[in-house]
Amino acid sequence: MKIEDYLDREMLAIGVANVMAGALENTLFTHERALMVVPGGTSPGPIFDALSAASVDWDRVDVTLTDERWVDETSDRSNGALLRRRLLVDRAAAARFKPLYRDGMDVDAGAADVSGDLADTLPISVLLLGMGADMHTASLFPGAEGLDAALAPDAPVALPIHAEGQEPRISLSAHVLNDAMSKHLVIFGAEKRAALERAMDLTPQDAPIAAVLEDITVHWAD
Ligand SMILES: O=C1O[C@H](COP(=O)(O)O)[C@@H](O)[C@H](O)[C@H]1O
Repeated sequence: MKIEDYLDREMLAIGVANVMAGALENTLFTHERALMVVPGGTSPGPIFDALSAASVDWDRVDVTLTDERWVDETSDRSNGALLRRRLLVDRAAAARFKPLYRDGMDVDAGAADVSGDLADTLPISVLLLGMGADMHTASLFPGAEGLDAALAPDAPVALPIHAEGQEPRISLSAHVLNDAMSKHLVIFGAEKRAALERAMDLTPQDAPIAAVLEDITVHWAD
């Protein structure tokens, strides 16, 4: 694990967008298409703003999410809606978005459908993860129903997750995230930095972020 510290969040957003755009270009140099996987939540918006303007061959890029709340895109809880507003605009509007939410399906049927849909596009070329102060990443929450299945080495691509106090969710499984060719984690503030340091001594059951830290670059600003 490598940690990059930035002077402030704006510098981080520009820096991470550049790194991701470079990793996409590297993939597209040797592959017909690239798969970029990004988080939702509150942290990545400014990175998306910068990345959407990057000069990348976007029409050869598939984009999906690390996880999704099981709500449709009219909800302000929808990670997919965030992507459409902040990432899939400007030059990046030419990318092909593969949403994780399935209208009219419950989360179990939806996860099976997503697993089939994404199987042919793997491995992930470029991955950006977020993390909560509770050490969850994607929708892999400590203590959640579905966490053990999502941590299994033979887990399907995507699984339903039920965490206390949360709407049902769908998450990519730990091995799919961990196998990404270029892996990045964005965290802000002292609380999350301390949580990440604690996670390194914990099991993925207690600190799910620990399952995906192999060869990752952590991007941090206060
Ligand atoms: O619920 C979620 O939380 C994590 C962390 O979000 P943040 O708001 O603390 O940045 C996020 O990575 C994940 O995609 C999202 O669904």
